[in-house]
Formats: sequence, structure tokens, C-alpha cells
Amino acid sequence: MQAARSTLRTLNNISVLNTSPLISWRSSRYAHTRAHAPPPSIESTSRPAATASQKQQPASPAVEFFRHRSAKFLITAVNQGHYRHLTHPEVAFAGRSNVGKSSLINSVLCSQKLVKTSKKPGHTSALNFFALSSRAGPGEISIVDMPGYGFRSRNEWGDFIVEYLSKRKVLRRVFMLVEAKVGELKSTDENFLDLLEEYKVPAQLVITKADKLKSADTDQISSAVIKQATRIAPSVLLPQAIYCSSRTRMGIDVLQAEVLSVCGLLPSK
Ligand SMILES: Nc1nc2c(ncn2[C@@H]2O[C@H](COP(=O)(O)OP(=O)(O)OP(=O)(O)O)[C@@H](O)[C@H]2O)c(=O)[nH]1
Ligand SMILES: [Mg+2]
Repeated sequence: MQAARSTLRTLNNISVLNTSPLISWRSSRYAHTRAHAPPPSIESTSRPAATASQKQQPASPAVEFFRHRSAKFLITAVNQGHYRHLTHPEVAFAGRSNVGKSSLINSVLCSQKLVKTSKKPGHTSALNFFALSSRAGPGEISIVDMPGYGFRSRNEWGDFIVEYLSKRKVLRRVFMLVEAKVGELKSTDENFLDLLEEYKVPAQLVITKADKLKSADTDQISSAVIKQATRIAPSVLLPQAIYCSSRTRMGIDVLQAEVLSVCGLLPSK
């Protein structure tokens, strides 16, 4: 725990880019992840379908699921006591400040303004919990917007983030966001991956703001980032990244399906 805290405290201070060599994915390592974590879903498509054709196709079961649920803000938390009573399956969104976490959660929840976003990095400063629920029956999940690390992060955030990652039994997966244009992990990302690996928190990379990228570049960036991340968190990281844009909704349906799948709620086709 002490080591993890000091790892987290260094998140702000390192700016060297990583140039890690390729390490291949070994799915068998998932056997060592948290007992509460379900087997990984590795069927998600990392590449989104073309926007025009998406418009013509009927909505997927996951998209329909989110459309017919209501999303609401639950709590802002800075320690376990604040969220201990929330026991539904949970996913969290993490990443550097300004990478687009809050915007992405709005997109997933089909809500324009539920989660506050900002052009200024460091806007989200605590763990914010949101719920997706249905009046018609079961199917509630929690979604957590984590404070960004990197620019303008504060040291004291470390303890409660480590507490959250190390002890949160209902946490099914952390979606770790990396900005498409950046195209590689920063040292702050690597330090965060260290924590995920240390506490065996299942994780998946999400490449955000993909609207800023030429589609020809996406495969290259995805595999480079996955290789880099897998070297650091080989036992917890899924082998596929998801490309998303909150602006165009590219890949949001894929992400919604992943969220439902990992929470055990994917409607049968
Ligand atoms: N082009 C583009 N811009 C985006 C996208 N998603 C978010 N942004 C912009 O990026 C900025 C930061 O978005 P946020 O969602 O607040 O980012 P965050 O990661 O929650 O930031 P912190 O809470 O400060 O850590 C805002 O100006 C958004 O409008 C996207 O998909 N495409
Ligand atoms: Mg935010």
C-alpha cells in the first residue's frame, strides 16, 4: 500500500515518454485477477463502424438498454465511507486530466449534461458516482468518474484513489482513457497502470477524441498503446482498445456493450 501511494504521488512529476518493447498478451493471466472479476470479454470490436452506416442500422441491444434506462448522479466521494453502501456492479473511467472522461460518461449514459465537463484540465477532483437504473426492473449499475491524473492533479488525491482501487469489491473494470492524438502512454499513465496491476483491477484501454484522428492512423496507435500498456499490466489489461469520440459518438455503442457485458447485464440477442 505504501509503495502504491508513493507511485501515485509521483503521477504529477514525470514527463518522460515510454518506449516500451512489445510484450504479447497472455489471457491465462486473467486467472490471477480479483475473484469478483468476471472472465474478460474479448469480443468487442476495437474499430467502430462507419458513422453513416451506423445511422442506417437498427440500434444494438446495448444501445437500446442505455436509452431505456435513466441516469442520475449519486454521490461525490473521497473515502470508502461515502460509497460503501453502493453495491451494484461498477465500472470506473480513469485517465489523464482533460482526456475526456466526463464527456465519455455522458455519452455512454446518453445524457448531455449529467456529468460536468470542462476545457480546463483538473476539473473533476473526487470520485463521482452515477447510477443507471430502470423503473421497470433490475439492471442497476454504477459508473464512476475518477479525477484526472497528471496536469493539476493534487497529491492528496492519492490515498483515496489507492483505497478505491485496492478495496472496491464491486469494481468490475477500469476503462483507462488515452487521447488518440497523443498516441502513446505518458509516465503518469504508466504509473496508474502499475496500480491496476498491483491491485489486480481488470482494465481496458479506450482511445478518446478519435474524431481528431485520420482513420488510417487508428490501428497503428491502438497496437502501440496496447503493447506499451500490456508490458506494465499484463495480468489485468484486455488485449483490445476501444476507439471513441464523444463528439461524433463513434464507438460509444461498443463501449456501452462492454460496460453491460462486464456488469453481467448484456441483454440476450
Ligand atoms: N474533439 C473532441 N473533444 C472532446 C471529446 N471528449 C471531450 N472533449 C473535450 O475535451 C475537454 C475535456 O473533456 P472532459 O470530459 O471534461 O475531460 P476529463 O477527462 O473529464 O477532464 P478532468 O475532469 O479535468 O480530468 C472538453 O473541452 C471536451 O469538450 C471528443 O470526443 N472529441
Ligand atoms: Mg472530468
